Amino acid sequence: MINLKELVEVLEVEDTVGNLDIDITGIAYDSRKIRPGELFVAITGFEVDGHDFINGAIANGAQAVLVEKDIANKDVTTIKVSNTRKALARASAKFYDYPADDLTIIGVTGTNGKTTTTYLIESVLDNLGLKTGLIGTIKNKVGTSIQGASRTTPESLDIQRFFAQMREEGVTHAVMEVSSHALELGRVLEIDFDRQVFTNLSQDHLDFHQSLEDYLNAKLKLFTMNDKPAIINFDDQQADKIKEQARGEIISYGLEDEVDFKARDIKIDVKGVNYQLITKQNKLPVKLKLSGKFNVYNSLAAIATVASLGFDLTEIKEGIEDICGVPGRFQLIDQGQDFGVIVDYAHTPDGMENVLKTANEFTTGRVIVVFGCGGDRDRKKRPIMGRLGVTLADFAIVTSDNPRSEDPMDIIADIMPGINELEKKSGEDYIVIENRGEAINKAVEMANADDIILIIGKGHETYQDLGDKVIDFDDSEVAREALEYRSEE
Ligand SMILES: CC(=O)N[C@H]1[C@@H](OP(=O)(O)OP(=O)(O)OC[C@H]2O[C@@H](n3ccc(=O)[nH]c3=O)[C@H](O)[C@@H]2O)O[C@H](CO)[C@@H](O)[C@@H]1O[C@H](C)C(=O)N[C@@H](C)C(=O)N[C@H](CCC(=O)O)C(=O)O
Ligand SMILES: Nc1ncnc2c1ncn2[C@@H]1O[C@H](COP(=O)(O)OP(=O)(O)OP(=O)(O)O)[C@@H](O)[C@H]1O
Ligand SMILES: N[C@H](CCC[C@H](N)C(=O)O)C(=O)O
Ligand SMILES: [Mg+2]
Repeated sequence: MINLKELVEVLEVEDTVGNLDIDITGIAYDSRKIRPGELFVAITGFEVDGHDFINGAIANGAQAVLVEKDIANKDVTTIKVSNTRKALARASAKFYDYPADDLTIIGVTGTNGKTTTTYLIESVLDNLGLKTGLIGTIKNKVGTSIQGASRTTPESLDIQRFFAQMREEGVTHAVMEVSSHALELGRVLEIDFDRQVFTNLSQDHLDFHQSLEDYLNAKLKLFTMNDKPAIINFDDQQADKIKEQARGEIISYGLEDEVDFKARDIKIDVKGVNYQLITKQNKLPVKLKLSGKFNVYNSLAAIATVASLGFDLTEIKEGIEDICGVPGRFQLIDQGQDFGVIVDYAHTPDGMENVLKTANEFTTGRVIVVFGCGGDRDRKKRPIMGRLGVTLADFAIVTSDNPRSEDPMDIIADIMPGINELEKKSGEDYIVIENRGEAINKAVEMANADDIILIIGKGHETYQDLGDKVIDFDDSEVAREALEYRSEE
């Protein structure tokens, strides 16, 4: 509960109507979630306009509204600001009494590797005996409770509520994924990140950002918010731009340059990676139970971040070696079959290239890839992923991945130019099976000894979004069933 007058003090108010000396019991940005006594924040959306739902919010008991447009309804206390998304972040932080100030907060951004890196950091901190929180694509861990995640970075109000719950439960360290959408839409305003981590930048989300440059500029925002240390992948092409913008100490990691945290003598197999970790003071062998060169980067980012907080490197190493995997990230499905099956969340050209190259490195048989592209998302990546599918795998099965409001065959039609330009033959190099379950079954049915099947794009997801309905669907479960069926034949 907070007095509205006090809440309004943190906003740049343009105009107010009605009594401000009232107590607000909560805040909501969705009229359908308003409870009596709350403040409704109207957001001008991409789909609809929150200002159109003010009457609904009032009917549900809103006693005040925060707007960025002039509205006709004067029956309720109204506060006008220039940008309600930003005001929502400010009001939420104030409402929950700035919980972020009592937590050490680590923000991880980049096109790929955010979920993996946050999981690694969180596990290492847990292993050190600290009480941690986690916000990201797979789950939100707020103290003892786990809450399902619908987006990578939640809305500002929800983040602040999670932080408040964490503080209440005695959490000291919160690790969170920070998406470019979140940076662009002000979801992480008012968070004074203690560490800012950059994994990499490659093509994605060109449906939302105008260009790759705009996408990079959104990511850069994380590094200009304060002057706390930034942990940067120096091998990434955009590292210089991040370095230029970062206002605090720079801690570097990578394989190539003179960096603070470096990996040497990398040995990769299907179950994991071994490497020598080299820092200015130390040289330690690391045995990671996660496979792929990209996970060397993710682990370096995690080690550098936790070390920068002052923890002992040997203990950090032990923590990182204990981690058995991240759900849906290069996850092996092993039912004793004589070929490999891997479920992975690669859904960008760069992610796809990485996992396919990794699979190629340790298979003596064929690589069979099952993939599609998400509907209502970046269309430009579709032909690129098509080309990668047929060039980096021996056989590609093109299928659906969350078609959302689009016709699945239209999405596949966008993938095909990347395949056709290489004059690949249907049946020989690839096939199209729109139904994802059938596509996975086909891959399992056709695999020979020593082949590797890579089922990519959905990782941990347990649903398929078909637009008019969302059905239960889990790549790893479908693969297990297909393997069982094959073994009974
Ligand atoms: C493009 C984008 O990020 N959109 C987000 C944005 O939606 P929007 O502004 O278009 O909202 P809208 O649906 O037009 O509605 C406008 C307002 O009216 C409200 N409303 C709506 C209906 C109603 O009856 N009453 C009502 O009050 C809505 O709650 C909203 O506040 O604000 C909404 C409220 O916070 C988000 O739910 C929505 O996320 C949508 C679902 C989404 O799919 N976002 C994805 C693209 C996303 O954010 N992805 C990133 C990146 C992941 C990655 O890195 O790979 C992520 O962080 O997850
Ligand atoms: N450091 C990395 N560099 C390139 N590709 C990576 C890296 N880490 C993971 N990947 C690939 O990208 C996929 C997604 O990884 P992860 O979930 O960790 O990324 P993310 O940034 O959280 O993605 P999202 O934006 O969808 O939340 C993995 O399944 C793997 O195929
Ligand atoms: N965070 C990403 C996840 C994509 C996962 C893929 N399965 C899809 O649905 O496109 C996005 O929302 O663009
Ligand atoms: Mg993620």
